[in-house]
Amino acid sequence: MRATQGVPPAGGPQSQQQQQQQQQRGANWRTWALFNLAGLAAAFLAAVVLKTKNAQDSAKNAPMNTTSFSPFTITSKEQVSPTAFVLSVRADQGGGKDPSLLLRRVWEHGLWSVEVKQPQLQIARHYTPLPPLTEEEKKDEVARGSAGNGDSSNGEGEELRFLIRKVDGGEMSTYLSKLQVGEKVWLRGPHLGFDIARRLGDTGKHVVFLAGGTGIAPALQVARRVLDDHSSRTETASERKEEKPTVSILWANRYAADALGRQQQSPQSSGATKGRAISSLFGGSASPTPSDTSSERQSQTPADSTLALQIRELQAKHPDHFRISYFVDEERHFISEHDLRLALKDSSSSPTASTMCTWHSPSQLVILPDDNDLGRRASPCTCLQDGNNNNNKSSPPPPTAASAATQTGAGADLICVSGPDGFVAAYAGPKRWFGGTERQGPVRGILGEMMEDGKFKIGGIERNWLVLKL
Ligand SMILES: Cc1cc2nc3c(=O)[nH]c(=O)nc-3n(C[C@H](O)[C@H](O)[C@H](O)COP(=O)(O)OP(=O)(O)OC[C@H]3O[C@@H](n4cnc5c(N)ncnc54)[C@H](O)[C@@H]3O)c2cc1C
Repeated sequence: MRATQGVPPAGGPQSQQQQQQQQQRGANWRTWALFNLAGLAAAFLAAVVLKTKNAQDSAKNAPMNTTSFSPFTITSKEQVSPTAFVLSVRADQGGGKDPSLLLRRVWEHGLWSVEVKQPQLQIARHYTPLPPLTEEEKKDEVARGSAGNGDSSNGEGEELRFLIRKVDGGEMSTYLSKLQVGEKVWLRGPHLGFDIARRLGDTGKHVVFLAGGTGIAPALQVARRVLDDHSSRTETASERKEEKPTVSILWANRYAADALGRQQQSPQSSGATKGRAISSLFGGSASPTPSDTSSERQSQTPADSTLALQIRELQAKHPDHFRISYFVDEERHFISEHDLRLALKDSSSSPTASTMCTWHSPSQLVILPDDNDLGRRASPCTCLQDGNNNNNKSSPPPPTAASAATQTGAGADLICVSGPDGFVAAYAGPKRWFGGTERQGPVRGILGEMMEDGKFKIGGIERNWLVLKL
């Protein structure tokens, strides 16, 4: 009984008051919780907005990088043929880091591209920077008024130039063709490709480059890396002549107007040079093809683009080591097996590579997961190790990166094929998708037909040629 003393009976006036108080407390608590939740949500929203803004600001100021797009401004635009133009762009500084140092390093690497973004459709496509203009070429550019705002003091770092073909119905190339000097483009990269110098190694002495259309851009990157860099590193003129590799470009275009840098022959010489045979592309008794730039009896086309001048300057600078031959579909002049055999005739006597060598073995190339040789920098060249251990059945210990760097006497000559997918497939076979990555795949097409038992045999002798599909 005591226990119930003082407890009002249920349903009494005091009990109702308590219920009301409890309801009031509950309502207060809900209001308090809602208020706090709203506060938290507002703070979260503000943080997200601030972070996005910071990310946008830092992207605006970020130096060129492989994860986000950085702003560049168009400094000049030069129409070089009815369908192709050269676009020059310069990184916006905007408080961000100057990309000059990065660009200098990628030019040292050799082969590289960047992605360009179409902001409305949010699509991106790869484009290949042309080698920077030399001082002479820059003066020419300014003199001819194609230097845009006239401040293209690009050196090796700051300005990037692209040869772009406007493709019928092409989203990105049409968008780029409409942009004008002063407008912005967004670039992501650099994306590095094959390390040409390391693949040539010590014994590789020849690069044969089959370029279709704008595929000339990577060909010029390779020429710059192999010829210009070599010249700047070696001592004497005789040493330069002796050791410098040769670069032979076979450039195919649909229309004559796109064969930039090709010099027209004078009428009296054209009859004498109807024959297509050249005994050797470098040295030897070469009799030039109708579109061979080496002929002395040639006259310059009147309107020369900076790209044409750049090609001619390479020729003048490296007369014994650089050759470009032109092939034009509308003239019914295509790169034939015969042309390829002539180009490959100049192979060096590279010993056959170890089948396990990442750098010089054709069979390893077929299964590489990507073209980025920088990622494989630590992989050693195993050619000489295998050669030295031919009689030793037990596997040799893996060489260190240091021993690989000092290894001499290994290498390969290179055949690079670059251009639209159909062009690459016709000459070297298509690249293959495997496990979500695009791989080199086996050599097929015209080059594949020229191989015997998977090897290039020229004059009955096996030669170590690596076919790189770009
Ligand atoms: C590593 C790399 C580097 C490249 N470098 C350059 C470069 O320096 N300059 C350059 O102009 N392009 C370059 N390209 C090609 C470029 O990325 C685009 O594919 C090209 O500009 C077409 O894009 P688009 O959006 O205009 O055409 P899309 O809208 O993608 O294609 C439209 C149609 O055109 C066809 N097509 C696409 N490209 C070509 C072509 N080249 N010839 C004929 N038909 C084509 C397509 O099959 C399709 O039917 C490079 C590609 C790669 C992978």
